[in-house]
Order: sequence, then structure tokens, then C-alpha cells
Amino acid sequence: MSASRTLYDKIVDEHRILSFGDGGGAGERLLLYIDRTVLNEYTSPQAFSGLRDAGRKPWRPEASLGVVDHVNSTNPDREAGKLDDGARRQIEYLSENGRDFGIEIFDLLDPRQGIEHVVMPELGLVLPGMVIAAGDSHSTTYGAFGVVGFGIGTSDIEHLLATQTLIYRRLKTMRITVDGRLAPGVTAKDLIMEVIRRIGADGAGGHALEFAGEAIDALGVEARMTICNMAVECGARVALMAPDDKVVDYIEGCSRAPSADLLARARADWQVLRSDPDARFDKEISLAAGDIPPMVSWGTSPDQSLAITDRVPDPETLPADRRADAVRALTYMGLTPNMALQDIAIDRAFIGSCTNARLSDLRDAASILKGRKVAPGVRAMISPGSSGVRSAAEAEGLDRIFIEAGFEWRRSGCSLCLAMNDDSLAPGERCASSTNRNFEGRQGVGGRTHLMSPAMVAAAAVSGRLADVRALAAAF
Ligand SMILES: CC(C)[C@H](C(=O)O)[C@@H](O)C(=O)O
Ligand code: SF4
Repeated sequence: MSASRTLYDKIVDEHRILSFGDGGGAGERLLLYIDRTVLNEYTSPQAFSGLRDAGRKPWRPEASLGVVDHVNSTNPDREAGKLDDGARRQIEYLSENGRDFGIEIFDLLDPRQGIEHVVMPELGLVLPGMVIAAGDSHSTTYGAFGVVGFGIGTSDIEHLLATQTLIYRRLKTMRITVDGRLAPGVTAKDLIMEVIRRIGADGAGGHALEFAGEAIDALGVEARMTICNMAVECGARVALMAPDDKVVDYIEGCSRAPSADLLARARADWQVLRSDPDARFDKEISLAAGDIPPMVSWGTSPDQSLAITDRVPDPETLPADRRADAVRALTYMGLTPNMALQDIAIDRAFIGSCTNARLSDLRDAASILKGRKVAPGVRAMISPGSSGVRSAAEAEGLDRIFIEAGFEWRRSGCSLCLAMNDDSLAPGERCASSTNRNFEGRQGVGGRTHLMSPAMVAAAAVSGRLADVRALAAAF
């Protein structure tokens, strides 16, 4: 290994307990120490059952937190929220496991409940230089803090709980440098959607993807989380950004943050958490932030997206290897080639998910909705990323803006990001959505998803069709 290292390699080296001996480069197999994990009711049950069957206990229970997010109802009236027997059992089993194994659980009624990737950072549990592995693919979110975060399967969760380690294969590295500044009305969501459009759904496959450049430095921490979260949609196994003062300031305000003393010392120590100036990446790409427009997806893969001012593609004009997918996507989405994206009428609007339901996202959307009404015939709902975000938003009156505009002010959970609870689209319904995946059936059987930023969802909700947020606000 060369003396100059990438941020990814520095963090992996720091957590390597032993190497299985195939060199220190990409592909090296090693035993990796994991600092923390978060468990949800959907992917943890078998891991806990495995521990029970083997008579094992978690090695460091205080390194884990459990939270209910995927299957719960977000109906504000808890009684009315439908919970089928399977979901109820999963939620109860998480609490039971927490009690039996000494792991802290935020259940449905806990004021700190929310989507795991929103809850972990907002508590201050995600600290620069850590490795956080969890049973959910969007664990890449933590990269915004300079953390190696990645998703793991159920048997790995069991191994992690029992040993606080994982057998790991070192990834190749890739860097995307984003120069300049984003234009007014263009957000981190548009930036990552443009990256995914450009490099494809597997463009960063098998790589740890570092984001750098002026545009990234200029973003707030929550916007950075949006980018790292969705980087998994271009195949990145890990997303990373070098932590700066904004990150430490963000952590400082959190309820579970280390003491002020420790943080002051860490602020200096964390300076080393950046790629060395001459570090070599296996792949490098750069793009100009100023060229990125507000984006919307038109198809059924997150890389099938375009500028809102564009037209639905004509498969005939696409490269041969993309044609069949495009035809299938357009059929599923019920769209005609060459129609203007802004002519696509919507039935539903949804603001939520671990990608885009933090306080800054809600503020962006509210700035568009203030004094406006959801178009007739559109059902709009918002599910804040966590119960904490929900109360913070209420404290500054954002709930009133959403409700007066005609949005349903729901509770927190994965909600309509994936139809695993009682929020779903009816067959054929079309939704403007601030989420991250537009796969067939993702929001309900036959449901049609258009991905976009929260402000763009707000613009679509009041317009009744996909719309350019720049026409509604000069800047936000
Ligand atoms: C259910 C879970 C395994 C899944 C994931 O890992 O990402 C979900 O959160 C998703 O977003 O598709
Ligand atoms: S909000 Fe969506 S993407 Fe995030 S963890 Fe839940 S289901 Fe997965």
C-alpha cells in the first residue's frame, strides 16, 4: 500500500483487527471492528433468533440501538393505523429482544422513534471515523460524517451482535469531485440524481465512493446525508465525505453527543479524516454543480431521470442496450415518448424517507407551500423522518403550513417509501415522491413513482403535475 491513503482506507486500516493475508489493497479480506449498529424490526428478527438458538449474547449491547420504522403505520391516530399480525409481531419481537439482550429500543410510542438513518445522526451517535454496519442498505447515509457505513444481511447482523466484528473485503475507491455551486432551486437531491443518471445504477458498483469539491463543502450536513444516502442507488457500497467543522457543530447540538470536552479534542483529531492530497482512486469523475438542473425520474430505475424541462425519452433514440429497459419502464409508468415531463399529471405527492425528510427538507418544501394549496384531486402527505423532526417542525409552525396547504401531517416511519405498511399507492396511481427508489411496485402494486427533491414534490403537489420549482420560487 502506498503511503498516501484515501479516507476510506484510513478508516478501514484503523478498524482492521487482522488481515487474512491477501495484501493491503482492494479485495483484501480482513476482520473489521464495527463501532455501532442500528437494528430495525424488519431485518433483525432472524439475527436475534440465531443468537437465541446458539445461546449467545451480544458482545457489546450498548453499541446497538433498535428502532421501529419499516412496518409501522404513520396514521396520526394510532388506533386507526392498521397493523397486520405480522407487523405487530415484528414490532413486539424487537422490544422483547431489546429486553432479553440488554439493547435499547425506541418502540412505536417513543418520542425518539423514527427512520433509523434519521434517528442515529440526530442523536449524535454517528461520529467521524467510525465504522457503522446495519441491516439496511441506506446505512451509507452516515458517510456524511466521515463514517464508513454499509448495509449487511441478516446472518451478518447475528455475527456482528455476537462479536462486534465482521469479515470484510476491502473495496475499490472512487471519487466524484463536484466543482462550483448549485444554482438556486437546485438541491443535494438533484445533485445525486444527476450523478446516478450520469454513471448509471451500477456506476459505482463495488466501490467506496468519496464526494469532494466546493459544492459538497458548501452543503449543510443534512444535504450531505441526502447524497450519501442515495449513493447506494449507483451501486456504491460505502459513501464518504471528509468531516469538517459543520459536522462537529452539528454533533455538538445532539442529545447523545460526547461531552464538550471530548468533542473539542476530537475536532482537532478528526482533521486527519481526509484523503491525502496525492491519494490514488481507482476511478475519478468530476462534474460542475452549476450545470445541474432540478431533476425528476421518468422510469423504474433511479438512473432513469432527466431535467424537469426535458421530455420523456423515445426509446428509439436511446443506445441499443438501454432500449428494452426503457420500453418496459415507459409501459409500466404509462408514459408516451416525447411528452413534456411537465405535462405528467399526478395523483399523489409524498414527502418522506431517510433520503429527504429531515428538518431542512421540510423547510424547503414549506417555503414552496406557504400560501398555496394542493391541486384538486391530488392526495398529499408528509411523514417527517423522525418523531424528533416532527416535533421540531411543529415548534416552528411548519405543520400548519403543510396542513393549510392540504397535506396530511403523518407520524414517522418508512411510510410510502416502500409499501410495507398501510401507506401505499393504488394500482396505476402516480406519485411525486421525495424518496430514493422507483422500482416497479415499490410504493404499492402497480404504483408509479417519480423521484425528486422535497421542494419539487411541493411544486408538483400545488401544480397537479410535475413542475419546475424555479417557476414557483426565485430561490429558497
Ligand atoms: C427493508 C430493507 C432491507 C431495505 C434496505 O435494505 O434498503 C429497505 O430499507 C429499502 O429501502 O429498500
Ligand atoms: S425510508 Fe425507505 S430507504 Fe429509508 S430505510 Fe426506510 S424503506 Fe429504506
